[in-house]
Amino acid sequence: MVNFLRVSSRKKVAVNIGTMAFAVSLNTLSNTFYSKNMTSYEYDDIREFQKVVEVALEVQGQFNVTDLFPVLKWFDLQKVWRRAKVAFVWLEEKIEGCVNERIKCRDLGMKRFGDVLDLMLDYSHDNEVEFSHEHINTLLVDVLVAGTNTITSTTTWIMSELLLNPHMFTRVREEVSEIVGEDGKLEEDKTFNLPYLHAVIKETMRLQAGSPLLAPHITQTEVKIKNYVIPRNTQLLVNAWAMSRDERYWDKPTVFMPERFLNNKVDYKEQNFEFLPFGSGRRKCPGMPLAERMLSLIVAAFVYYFDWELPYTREELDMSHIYGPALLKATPLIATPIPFK
Ligand code: HEM
Repeated sequence: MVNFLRVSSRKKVAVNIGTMAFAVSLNTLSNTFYSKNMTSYEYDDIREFQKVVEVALEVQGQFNVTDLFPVLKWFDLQKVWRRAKVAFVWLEEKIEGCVNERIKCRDLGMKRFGDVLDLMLDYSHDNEVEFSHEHINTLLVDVLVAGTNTITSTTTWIMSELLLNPHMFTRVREEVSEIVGEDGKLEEDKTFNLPYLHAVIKETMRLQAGSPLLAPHITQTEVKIKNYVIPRNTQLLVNAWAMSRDERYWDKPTVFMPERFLNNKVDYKEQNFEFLPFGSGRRKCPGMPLAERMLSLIVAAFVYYFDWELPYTREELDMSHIYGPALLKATPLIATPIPFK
């Protein structure tokens, strides 16, 4: 990514920061799971993938009249099913291609990669009924959809806040400069010790909750909470967005103040129910540790290697939202990288 940004800066070409983050997250996930890059950093290449993931997420959160009147399901009045099918079939075909390629390598007795896909295929070999190749494909599609858009949107918000607040940008850069060695290389294991950057990430997630209503949950048994009785099989949405802006728990809740997380023990890893960007309990986001690493590394690289020139004044930076299953920034963050290091 850094090399691509250096080339863009030489050509004085502005880049879409979210799209860059999408490419990094997609390639990080695909390398972790099946040792392969799924996209280049060329805009058209990434955008094709990104658009499909956006549709896959959008249809999951869209109001659908058939949820209220299941009898209308076959008419698909809002074309939700049709759009969902096109997006998921596209993704499944991509993944199936990678899985089949690996199966062929294994059948030919070629060297093992020792990645997650190899482990899943081993497990599937011994437990074909409970974990078939179809399960593997579905799981990988799920991970790609869940893990790319969240990183894209959170990175966009973090960088928007930093470009809006230059003193915070400078403080992050100073902190990152201290952990980068003399070789000037920023590596993942160095990013664990960046308290101010981590505070910026948490504060962004508090204020611009990536998944404002988490994922829908369903009660398996009747549950009693205070004076409410929630029947079995009820769909529940948790308003994490409102909880992280509740003034009973947060001082000046609508103000962006990363410092609040420096002197505060509230963390999404604990059971602090006023701050649930990754959910809580058994269905909490399984990608949280990876997300932390990806966000730290991507933002540290953006801030350490480059200054960023906006095509408008700082005051004109649009911070409005599109509400949906993900709290997206209404306009993309476009800026020109200027080499700093
Ligand atoms: C900033 C980044 C991320 C945020 C804010 C985020 C947030 C969430 C939230 C709120 C949920 C629903 C939890 C609930 O309802 O209790 C979830 C589920 C999930 N996330 Fe993440 N996530 C992020 C990154 C990732 C990454 C990188 C991956 C992949 C490695 C991932 C994979 C998943 C999966 C597979 C689920 C579904 C879990 C289930 O249904 O049991 N997420 N995430």
